Amino acid sequence: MKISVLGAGAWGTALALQISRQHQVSLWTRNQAHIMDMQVTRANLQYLGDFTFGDQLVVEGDLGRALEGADLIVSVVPTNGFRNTLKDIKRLGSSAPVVWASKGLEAATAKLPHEVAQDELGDSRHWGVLSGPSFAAELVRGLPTAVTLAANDAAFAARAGALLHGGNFRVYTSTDVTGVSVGGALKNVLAIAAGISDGMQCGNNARAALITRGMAEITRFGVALGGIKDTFMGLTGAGDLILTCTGQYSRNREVGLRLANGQTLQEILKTLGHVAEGVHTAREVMKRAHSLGVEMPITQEVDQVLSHGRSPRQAMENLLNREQKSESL
Ligand SMILES: NC(=O)C1=CN([C@@H]2O[C@H](COP(=O)(O)OP(=O)(O)OC[C@H]3O[C@@H](n4cnc5c(N)ncnc54)[C@H](O)[C@@H]3O)[C@@H](O)[C@H]2O)C=CC1
Ligand SMILES: O=C(CO)COP(=O)(O)O
Repeated sequence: MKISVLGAGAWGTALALQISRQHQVSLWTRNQAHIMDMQVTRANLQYLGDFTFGDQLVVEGDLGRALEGADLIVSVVPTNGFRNTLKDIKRLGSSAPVVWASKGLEAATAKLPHEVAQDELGDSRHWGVLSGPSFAAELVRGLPTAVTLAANDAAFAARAGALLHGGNFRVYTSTDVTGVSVGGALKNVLAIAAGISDGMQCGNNARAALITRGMAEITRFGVALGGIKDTFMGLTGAGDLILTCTGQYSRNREVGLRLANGQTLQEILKTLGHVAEGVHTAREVMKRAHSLGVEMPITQEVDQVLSHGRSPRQAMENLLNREQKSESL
């Protein structure tokens, strides 16, 4: 089988390395200097570190050639590049099924990646989302990792999942595309909240409270969009939320830590070196939450800190001063 991986950041490259243990992989990214660097070093030193590419992994500078003969396309560009990536795939005439790993809401439209896929691909081919608790830095070291591949078509989810599954990488399947997409996107916002709390030395109790009350608001939002409640207790919900809110590799959590330590968002984004999807996603989630009539108090405070100049301390106080209520509401 030939699998094309589009996007050579940390996650695209870790996935490409993993998949190339079982299949031919062509890895493409839009930056030609980065392509040349990877072709020479046979590693992705800029985004992932010194992990050598095997013979089954070809770094391809031409997108048309990367897609030629692909049995499956795996798109791992940030959410804001996903629509154009799909447009390019269509323009170049590839009809292979598409699986993506982007975790966010598209800036300005507030759409989830599967809604972007619906816009661009419709029902003209199979597509699905790969998500779950999976730091690139751990998968690339061959550490055990379990994720979920969700697609509307259960048979396609099973086929694509079986292609990627193997060794240290367990791929479960699901048909709840909405639930899986919501969990992956919104945990990034909650990770910023957890980072802020940890950066303010608020303690373990506060982090656990943010994770569980975060779960409650992610579930409310996801169910309002048609996701299945149980999905939010699974790998792509609770699993990824716990990982990202506690793990030392999370870029979103790092944004929160640095905000709490007094850095400006501009300074942080200039030096982070990677995408932190929660930053623009917080704003987009709030737009949709308003139109759905769903209460998202933690996301709202994160959005206020990121985009409206609220201090982390004020945001924490606002959450603590909310009215007392039943836990189930
Ligand atoms: N890093 C991780 O452990 C995981 C990341 N993800 C998700 O995968 C996606 C990619 O993340 P990473 O690879 O970690 O990011 P990264 O920041 O390490 O690399 C981003 C890559 O995308 C390229 N890029 C940036 N903007 C683009 C655009 N508009 N169009 C096309 N390419 C563009 C960059 O040149 C770079 O190659 C994100 O949505 C992220 O949430 C999912 C699971 C794990
Ligand atoms: O999605 C991730 C792990 O599943 C990575 O999270 P960060 O983007 O916060 O590093």
